Amino acid sequence: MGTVVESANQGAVSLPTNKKVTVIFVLGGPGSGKGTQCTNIVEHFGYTHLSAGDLLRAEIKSGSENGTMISNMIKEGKIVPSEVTIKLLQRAIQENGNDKFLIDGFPRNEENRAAFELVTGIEPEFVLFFDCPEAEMEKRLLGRNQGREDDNIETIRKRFNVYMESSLPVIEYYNSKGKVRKIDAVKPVEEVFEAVKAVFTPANEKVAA
Ligand SMILES: Nc1ncnc2c1ncn2[C@@H]1O[C@H](COP(=O)(O)OP(=O)(O)OP(=O)(O)O)[C@@H](O)[C@H]1O
Ligand SMILES: Nc1ccn([C@@H]2O[C@H](COP(=O)(O)O)[C@@H](O)[C@H]2O)c(=O)n1
Repeated sequence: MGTVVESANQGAVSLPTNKKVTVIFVLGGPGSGKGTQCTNIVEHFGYTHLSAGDLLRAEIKSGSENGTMISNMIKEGKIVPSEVTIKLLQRAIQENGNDKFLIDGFPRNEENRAAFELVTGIEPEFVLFFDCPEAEMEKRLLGRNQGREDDNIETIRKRFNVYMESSLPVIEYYNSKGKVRKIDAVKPVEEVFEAVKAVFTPANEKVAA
């Protein structure tokens, strides 16, 4: 089931009339493995991966007028105002020929969630939730080694607080609507992907073990 997104582009980036898109939100704590598994899903199931964090980091690099503000928010583990992130997501959807998207790391709070729905008219097909204990996430982030300014213990703790206070309630909201597909993300990458595959494979295509 797709969603028509012709309706509500209120002054932001217009989406092509009648473009129907399927959106899956990919949520979970920092370092739970969202990006890693999105890469696998893209390869196997033909989705386009849009990471809100990557789009914000690219916006900083582009020399945008919002760059300094975004950079400061990321260093503090804070959530960037929704209108900024939503414009980037809308543009990425518009510019892409695909019609099915994994939106990774968004919505991060209630404001993100409500504003995205209002502006785009898009409701997610479902929410893929990577559930991982904090100690494991901390270990992974400290070992990630990608030069990210927010992968230091001070910012990691702030990101965990924001996750608990602002992002978990969004997951609970979608859970109350029956939309959450929860994955045990503490296992090795390959085992986590087996669980992910089961979510994406239609019931009539599943082979009995
Ligand atoms: N199942 C796993 N077991 C062990 N390490 C993993 C697993 N999944 C991912 N990793 C590693 O943990 C680190 C964080 O993974 P990844 O970047 O996918 O997380 P993320 O949820 O996208 O993080 P963030 O929200 O901070 O962007 C990476 O170095 C990745 O290689
Ligand atoms: N919806 C979002 C997503 C991310 N941010 C900011 O980017 C940081 C890194 O995000 P990752 O998903 O790549 O870990 C995050 O800590 C926020 O500062 C945001 O503001 N809004």
